[in-house]
Amino acid sequence: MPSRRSLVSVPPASAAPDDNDPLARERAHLAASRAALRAMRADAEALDIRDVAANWVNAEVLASGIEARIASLADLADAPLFFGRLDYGHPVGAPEAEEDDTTGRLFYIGRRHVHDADGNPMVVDWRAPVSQPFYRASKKDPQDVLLRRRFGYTGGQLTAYEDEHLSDPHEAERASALLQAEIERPRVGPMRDIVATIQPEQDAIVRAGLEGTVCVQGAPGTGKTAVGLHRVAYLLYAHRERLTRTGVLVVGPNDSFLRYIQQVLPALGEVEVGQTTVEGLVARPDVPVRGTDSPRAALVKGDARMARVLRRAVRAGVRPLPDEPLVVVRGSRRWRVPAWEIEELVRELLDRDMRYGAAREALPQRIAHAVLVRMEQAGEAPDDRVQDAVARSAPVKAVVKQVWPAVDPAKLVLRLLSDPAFLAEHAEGLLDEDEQRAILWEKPPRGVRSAKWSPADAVLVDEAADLVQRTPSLGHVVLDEAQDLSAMQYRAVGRRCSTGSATVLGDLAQGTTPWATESWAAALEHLGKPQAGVEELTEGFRVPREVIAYASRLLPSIAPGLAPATSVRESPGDFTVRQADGASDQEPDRTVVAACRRALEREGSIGLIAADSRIGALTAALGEAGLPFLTPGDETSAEVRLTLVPATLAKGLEYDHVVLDEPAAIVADEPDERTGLRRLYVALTRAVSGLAVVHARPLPAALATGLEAAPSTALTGQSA
Ligand SMILES: Nc1ncnc2c1ncn2[C@@H]1O[C@H](COP(=O)(O)OP(=O)(O)OP(=O)(O)O)[C@@H](O)[C@H]1O
Repeated sequence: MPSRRSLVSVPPASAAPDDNDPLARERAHLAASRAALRAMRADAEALDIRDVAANWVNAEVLASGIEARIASLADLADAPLFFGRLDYGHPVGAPEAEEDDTTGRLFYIGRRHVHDADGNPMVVDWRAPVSQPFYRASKKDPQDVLLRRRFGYTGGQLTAYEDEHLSDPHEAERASALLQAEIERPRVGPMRDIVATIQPEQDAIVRAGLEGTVCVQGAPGTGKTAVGLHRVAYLLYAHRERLTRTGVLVVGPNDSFLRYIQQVLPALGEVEVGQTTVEGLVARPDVPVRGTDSPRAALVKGDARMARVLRRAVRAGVRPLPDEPLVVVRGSRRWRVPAWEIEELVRELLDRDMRYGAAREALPQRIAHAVLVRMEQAGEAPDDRVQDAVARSAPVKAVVKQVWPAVDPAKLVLRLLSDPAFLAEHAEGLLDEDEQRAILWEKPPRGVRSAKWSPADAVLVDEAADLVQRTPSLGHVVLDEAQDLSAMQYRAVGRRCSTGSATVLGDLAQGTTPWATESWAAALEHLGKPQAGVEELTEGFRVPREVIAYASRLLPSIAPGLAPATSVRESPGDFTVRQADGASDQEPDRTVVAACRRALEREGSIGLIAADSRIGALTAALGEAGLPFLTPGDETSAEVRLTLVPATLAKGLEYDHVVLDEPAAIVADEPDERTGLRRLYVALTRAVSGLAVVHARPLPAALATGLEAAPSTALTGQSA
């Protein structure tokens, strides 16, 4: 039986519309949908809010809402209005429709909802429940879908479609050519949305409920970042009101990465989502980060035991009372509360495990209540106002100041890191002497402002601040490249979703910090979400087969438990390893420049990835050769497609062709070999179409092993 699945391509729209020509009909629907979208926009622009807005404040709020709506109704030239169609066997949500009627049975799936003048849907949002089978239905489980149609566009024109008859038992299951074309497409510029081609296992994560936290372990290029961003868009659609109130935040590894991903959500119509780094998350004006830590110090500062040290130190702010009663004067009478009774109130608050600041705010009322009890016993009838007045009276304030003084989080951490006795007192039994020494400042700063705070210090201050005053929680946080966070950083992120949920994305094999997490269970525990399930993605959409096989040689050394990724890309990849003549100083750089020139002969973006310590030499070599280049996160243009990428900034990024300079230097730049090999693994897995490794020094042993099994192109073994 011949397959009925077909990919039809026809010449552009000039062909006359013909009723028997499905593509012409689809183009007519596209034109009608465009017109409907224009009408929706015109309606929004014509809205007169003068009658409905009671005052100018209301009017301002309404106007800005309408402006956002008008902007969201723009017909984006490079984002087709729909990319798929579903024909259901039965009407969905419109049971009264006739069997032969398409009402309620036929849906066009696109980035946004479009309806005609009568309110009938022309295009439904990809996030709507009715769209879900577009991503999930299969021959095994057609979900009442008779036909799934994917559309192909060239230069904004609808030029192809591809059909799957899911309920036809005779039709063979085959890979989608349009999906394959999308995956093989050369990369340029920043990350794009994948809304037309989300895969079933990805969709399950995208549409997971808001209540639970999801953790995704995935090899390089399996779509973790893409899935996280689409999940944000989905959650905002499904829980718009709640999340608009509580907020959603995307946390990524660095600013270059954030620039690379920043256009995905706006392209999906979501412009209000914050994107930041962990450093940005904990940033405070009183703790400017200007310093760095030794790996050893950072390791201790990032350890979860620090949370307990800080907790002790903050609570140690509570001091014993001198043995004198509190005396409050009201009119002609004096009321006394003995010291032991105040001490009891203090102990009660300490036992209740409240935030230090909240307990401090509660204490005056507790003391005032004790005074009121005495007044009542003496036959007075004081009301709440009297209690408030007593709570605010000078003697009560003085007692509170003495027994429960305000704690400034930055000053507290400063003291811990500069006063050995203070640290020893609170770290006893938690940090050994060596560890305490490692985190103490050699030269204690004079004050908070002049201290050279490191990123790890800022996280400590953030923890201390939360012990004093609860950090407000957002509705949802997406945490990307999560494997690199320390326990204390997880806690900082966890505080920001304590009453919400999180999507945690990462790859244990790509952990390149000395404190990188060893297991997701531990990470989720620190995040405060120990119940979260861990999903795994293994289908790679970025890295070609031969390149991922080469990079995977490192897995036994860097993450023995993890399975290598597969590659869904058909092209095996253009992969070479060249040995430059290391005898002359300039030769290796010249070989790298030549490799860049060769890569530039093809289309797409080029990333030259090198050890940070090699960036200076390569900058000079590229300059000498007259090759202009960008820095990571800059947008590529037709004129400049080459980016010089320090290995420490490569994470999360991708380039069509990668030229990888001197693997041994990338490894040597890191404090230990395992971290070095992990950094190399990250660098090796950035390529979409081709990878050229250039080395003068011997390759790291873990990479060199099994070289004989590599393709012959990998064994060129000569200077270019
Ligand atoms: N379903 C899909 N259809 C088309 N392209 C996809 C799909 N899923 C992922 N991709 C593409 O594959 C590439 C890699 O995706 P992404 O960067 O999200 O992977 P990752 O798992 O976060 O990788 P890394 O671990 O290296 O950070 C991107 O170009 C992305 O657009």
